[in-house]
Amino acid sequence: MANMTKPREALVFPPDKSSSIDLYIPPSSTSSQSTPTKPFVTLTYATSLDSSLALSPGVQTALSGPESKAMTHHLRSRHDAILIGCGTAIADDPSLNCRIEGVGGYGGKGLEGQPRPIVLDPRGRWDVNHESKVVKLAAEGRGKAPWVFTLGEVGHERNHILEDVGGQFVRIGGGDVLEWDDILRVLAEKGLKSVMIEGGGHVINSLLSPKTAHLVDTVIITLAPTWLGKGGVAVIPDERRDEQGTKLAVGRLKDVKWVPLGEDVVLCGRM
Ligand SMILES: NC(=O)C1=CN([C@@H]2O[C@H](COP(=O)(O)OP(=O)(O)OC[C@H]3O[C@@H](n4cnc5c(N)ncnc54)[C@H](OP(=O)(O)O)[C@@H]3O)[C@@H](O)[C@H]2O)C=CC1
Ligand SMILES: Nc1nc(O)c(N)c(N[C@@H]2O[C@H](COP(=O)(O)O)[C@@H](O)[C@H]2O)n1
Repeated sequence: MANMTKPREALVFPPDKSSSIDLYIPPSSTSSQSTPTKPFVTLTYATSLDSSLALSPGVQTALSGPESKAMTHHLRSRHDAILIGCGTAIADDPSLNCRIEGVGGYGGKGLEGQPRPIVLDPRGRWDVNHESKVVKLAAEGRGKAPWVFTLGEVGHERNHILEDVGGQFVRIGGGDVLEWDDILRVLAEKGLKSVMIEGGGHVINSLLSPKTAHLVDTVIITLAPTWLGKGGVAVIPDERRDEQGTKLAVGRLKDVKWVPLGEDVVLCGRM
């Protein structure tokens, strides 16, 4: 019964904190808020006071404190999928699993509560291999294996590495870029009813662009009390203008709630 013991790194997010956050996320993986062509989309990331995700491109930067980190893992337990761009996969070698006490691999059964990692890698830049954390965790039964969305063919070797642990490369679209409509449609077709989009900068800025921002249902942002300075990986979507060329705000959240968590504050809102 090895997986019934609480592993040292299991996290706990207390129910009194989760009650505020839970109003913004799907009640369960059987959420009725998804549609046949789009899962429920939560955009969630940690940012500095100067809107940076990281000190520099390619540098992993810890912004969340322990309480908000546990909140992120609570979100991971409540979504069917977690999505990042290949820039993040290359920079961070992330685990992309859920380490909340009681989920599969962390005291719970099978892979219950583990999200499916999705990596957008149109040109096969991420050198996924046996040493990649997400692959190792899948092999150990502590997370699901990733699905990598690409535009073209990838080599047999990388295909085998993913397939051996239950992952796959998924070729989508016919153009030069992975379009958000296609990405979300494929997730819905594969039966995933909710996805949390974590980053990084290019992925968030493209999703928040005026043409696609409406695809986001909920936003949950951890604001850490620090400035990272110029040269960081910034969240600044493209500007929006009306037909006369007058600049408008890209978007404004509704139904906003600020939840203090340790030294951070978590902003929840609906698009
Ligand atoms: N603080 C936080 O919460 C988080 C921080 N980060 C940090 O962000 C940094 C990485 O960000 P960044 O370098 O911008 O990389 P991203 O993770 O945003 O990946 C960008 C790449 O994803 C590919 N891609 C595929 N489809 C799309 C699409 N529709 N829109 C945008 N990109 C797409 C492109 O690959 P191609 O160029 O091959 O076409 C693009 O270059 C790291 O330092 C990481 O630590 C990341 C996540 C969360
Ligand atoms: N919520 C949050 N806070 C931070 O301070 C971060 N740097 C990130 N980064 C995201 O989390 C991924 C790492 O996750 P694992 O612990 O390896 O599972 C990283 O790749 C970013 O997506 N997030």
